Amino acid sequence: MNVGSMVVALGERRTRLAVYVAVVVVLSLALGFQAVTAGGTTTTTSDDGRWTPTSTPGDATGTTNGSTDSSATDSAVDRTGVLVTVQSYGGFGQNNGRAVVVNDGGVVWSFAPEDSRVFDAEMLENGHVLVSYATALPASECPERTLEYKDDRCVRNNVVELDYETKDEVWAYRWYDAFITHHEVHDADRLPNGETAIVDMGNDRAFVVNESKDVVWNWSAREHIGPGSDFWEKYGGPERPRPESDWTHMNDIDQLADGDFSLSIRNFDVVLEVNRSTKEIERVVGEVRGGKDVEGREPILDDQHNPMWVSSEHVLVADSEADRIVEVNASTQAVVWSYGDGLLWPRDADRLPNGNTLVTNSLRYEVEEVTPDGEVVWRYRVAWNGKRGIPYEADRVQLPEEPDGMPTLGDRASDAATTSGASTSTGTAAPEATGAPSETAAPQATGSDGGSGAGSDAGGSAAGDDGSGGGVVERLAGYAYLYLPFWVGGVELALVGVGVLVGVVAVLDGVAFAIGRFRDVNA
Ligand SMILES: O=[N+]([O-])c1ccc(OS(=O)(=O)O)cc1
Repeated sequence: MNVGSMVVALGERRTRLAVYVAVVVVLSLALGFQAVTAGGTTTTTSDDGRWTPTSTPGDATGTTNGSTDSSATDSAVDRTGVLVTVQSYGGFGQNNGRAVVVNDGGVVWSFAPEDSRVFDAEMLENGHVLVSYATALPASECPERTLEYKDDRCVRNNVVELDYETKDEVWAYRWYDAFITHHEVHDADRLPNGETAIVDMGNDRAFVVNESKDVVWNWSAREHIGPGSDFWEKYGGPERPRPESDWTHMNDIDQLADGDFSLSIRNFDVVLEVNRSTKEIERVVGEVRGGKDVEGREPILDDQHNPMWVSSEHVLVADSEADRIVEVNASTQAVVWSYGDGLLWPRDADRLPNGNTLVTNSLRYEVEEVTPDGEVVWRYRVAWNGKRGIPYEADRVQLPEEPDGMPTLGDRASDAATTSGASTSTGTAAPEATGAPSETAAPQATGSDGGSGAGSDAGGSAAGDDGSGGGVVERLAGYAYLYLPFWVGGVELALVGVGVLVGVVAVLDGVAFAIGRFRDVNA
């Protein structure tokens, strides 16, 4: 049949009707097939996510430095997998978060505290798990002082050490605050001496408690970086709360090898190194948002999360609002490695012993392991009960939360590769180059496995590797996917789109036909 005769045939109303029906049937079958195959290709234990069975994370072959992962051998706990925290599933306002361990194709452990958002978890040397989560409470369970701001609810922050097998609480530290959206605990770390370091964004402070729950160290942001402080004099900073009505949004604490603390001050766009004894700020990584040192330029970090010091000089940071991961030389501010392919609001990045990086890609609802060259070698898609979940952070179970001496990728390139401008380190380093942070940083990421569904194709094309690709449309698409069934991805949306289009044409056709008949009858 040639094109001409096809057009003539379509002129027949009956043929057109058959075509409409055929298209809808084919699309429905295709969608049904997607729904059935997308859900359970690999996991038998639950419907929690699809597993890309390329390899066990960290065991990937083909990494450029060729090293193998030996971390499992020196672990105190003979367990493997990735520990992922999920703040909530199926929506931002939900209080149904979990901590899960994924391994061999599915979820092998999960902890789901009631009415809570889960932000941080780490496997401890003793085999227990330390989980930080925020519980939404009705007014009847709230201390009076928390109801001053909002009289019908509050948040209880929980830092809880659990027995892995029984999930019994072995130890816990708790406090109440007003809002679950910006007064909730985002990070707590068990220190080698048994103390626990915690960030408290509701009170703009970091503190350390001992086993008896006495506060043995306290660092107040107001005192050290607020108006009147030396820091404020030198850099300035944001005076007004934003965007969730909090000031610093302090979201991460780590103890470094020399005992100093690393603090992530999200709303200032900086990571601070603070001397534990003197409480002085020893180093500033990043540039203060709106501060004196940026002079109208974009700071090199933008609402960062979960910095990990891979060496005493290099820090790996989830540069969240820039939709990229960066490894930064802390003294020169040079971005020595960056990766942003397909990332939308990444909030954690951990360097692994084999040189790969474990990335928590929050608004794409997945955790992935990427090689230094940007090839995705492992991916876990986060979902529960058919809904996508928003991961907050991920750790390799076999590794300490902040392992010392991980491979730095800056060694592969010149540390002087890039910088966005003035150094904010307290040392002597000077800017070495100008230009966009990742313009010349090497090696650049290229790969993505292009899997279907909620993965890298979820919001359209992947973000550029400089992180600049996460535009408004991608953001909105990212949010929308959270509210759609897990099996709906880019392919499914396209099928629905074609179906809707054909449906509209069929209806218009029907209306035209009816009007024609009406006219014929009344002629
Ligand atoms: O669950 N929350 O309410 C929530 C989670 C994340 C968040 O932003 S973040 O930049 O701290 O991750 C703010 C609020």
